Amino acid sequence: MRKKLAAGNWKMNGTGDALSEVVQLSMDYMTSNVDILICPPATLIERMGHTAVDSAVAVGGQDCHAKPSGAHTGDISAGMLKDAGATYVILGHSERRTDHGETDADVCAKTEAALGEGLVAVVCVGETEGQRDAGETLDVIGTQLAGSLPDAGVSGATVVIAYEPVWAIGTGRVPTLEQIAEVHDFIRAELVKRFGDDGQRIRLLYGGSVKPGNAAEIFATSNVDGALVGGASLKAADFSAIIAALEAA
Ligand SMILES: O=C(CO)COP(=O)(O)O
Repeated sequence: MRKKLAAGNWKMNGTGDALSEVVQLSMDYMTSNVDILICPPATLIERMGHTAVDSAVAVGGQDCHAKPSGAHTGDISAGMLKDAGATYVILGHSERRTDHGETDADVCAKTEAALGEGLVAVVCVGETEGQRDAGETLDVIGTQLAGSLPDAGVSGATVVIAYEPVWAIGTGRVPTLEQIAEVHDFIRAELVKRFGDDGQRIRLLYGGSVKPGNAAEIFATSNVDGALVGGASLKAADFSAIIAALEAA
């Protein structure tokens, strides 16, 4: 049985004022059967880590470096995230792959670093619109999945996969439920092929324009164990409604 996960990716948004909303969320969902994760900008991780201590809300980073320390101006290591109170880290988000040229090999190295520090890695995969139109979606996802995950240390307790079609991020466009099911079933099969029973236990999140209005039907879709939410996670009311939909699913 996979525990559901509602994850918020704040991207480059949010200031200290947003912390009070997280506290509210944690009080509302103290007894929930849903894991809740917020990945704020790096500047807020330490404060949020303290705020969310003993609450139902976990804190995560949005990226980490593959190395533990060194001359890498502007970067943050997995150990630093952990030191600040993070227990998760998002890796290989399409915005990192596009803005910073991250390859599957880079994502794999970062995943190894995260697992080495005991952080849960939320590894993102997803096709562009051009790739979908060309009928390449499953090939692209399969290649990203194979290249972004290391051979060792991957289990339901250490890794989460987020399927985020690039064309659905921040656009208000969402794949059909059939398209989501096709990709999630494919990811599940690939994980089981490579990791056996552990592949059954890895949680699969859908991400891309998840809103209160479409959350319930997405959560009822095959092999969807939760969501990685961008814009709607910045509004406590919307994120709460998404969590409630996941609880009810
Ligand atoms: O990229 C996303 C989460 O990582 C999704 O963003 P939106 O929910 O804003 O489309």
